[in-house]
Amino acid sequence: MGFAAQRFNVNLSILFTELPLLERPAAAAAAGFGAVELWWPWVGSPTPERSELDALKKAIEAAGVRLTGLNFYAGQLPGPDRGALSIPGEESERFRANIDVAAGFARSLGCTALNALYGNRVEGVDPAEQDALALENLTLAARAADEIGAVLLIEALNKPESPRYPLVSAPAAVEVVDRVNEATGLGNARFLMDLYHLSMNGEDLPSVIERYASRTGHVQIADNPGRGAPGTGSLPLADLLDGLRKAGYDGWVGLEYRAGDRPSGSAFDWLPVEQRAAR
Ligand SMILES: O=C(O)C(=O)CO
Repeated sequence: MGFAAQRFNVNLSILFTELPLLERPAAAAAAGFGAVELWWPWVGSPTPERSELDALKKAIEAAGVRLTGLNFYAGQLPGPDRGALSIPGEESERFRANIDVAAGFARSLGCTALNALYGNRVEGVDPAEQDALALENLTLAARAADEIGAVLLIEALNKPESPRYPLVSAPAAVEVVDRVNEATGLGNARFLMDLYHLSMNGEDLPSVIERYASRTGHVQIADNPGRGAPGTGSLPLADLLDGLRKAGYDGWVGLEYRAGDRPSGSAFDWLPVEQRAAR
């Protein structure tokens, strides 16, 4: 099966970033893709002007691509932050203010997956206090996602690059997924299985796949080392995606890798054009 059996979408917050935001959807379409995903695009603003939301919606629609995933506001990302929802005070408030805006934007484009990054540990704050706040905020986010028919994704990052992020293993993220589902009774919280982050953590990927594929709502890939395109590192990504398929995962696979020195449009030679057009 290899890559042929998957539905791929392009992450426009890491690929095509040499272009202004509003030009990226068309660039993805020109490279043959039918679907895209985004981190929250307005890094400094959880509640951007209506005109900014409308302009991005128009750019996505005009490009003829589908938005299949969107991150909630997550602070300065990429940057020092890794989410806002477990940070007491202003950041938590900003996350809350963003929930309906992000869900509304997702709904307006038929996007049914919202990713909520947990946030870093804060020096001097009790981790238990941060976890209690996180559960409250994730509960609100799960309800908002449910109202638009979406899943709420919870992602494990990697410890070397995110040393203060507490969810740095598949079991740690899945435990939060379970807690949110218990709190809401909705069952729409799902694991975001990012194979790059998990491999950076030294996890046994085939066994993570076997164990958690059924609770996975989205998959992201990059090769390791280097966070580049498949084939630039040593991860057996075709085999791993085969394993996911066999384990019953049939959702989207997000291409969340860096193009390196070349233009993003030339970073897809590993994927035949006819396998890029899923929508
Ligand atoms: O920050 C990252 O690396 C992410 O994967 C965010 O979704």
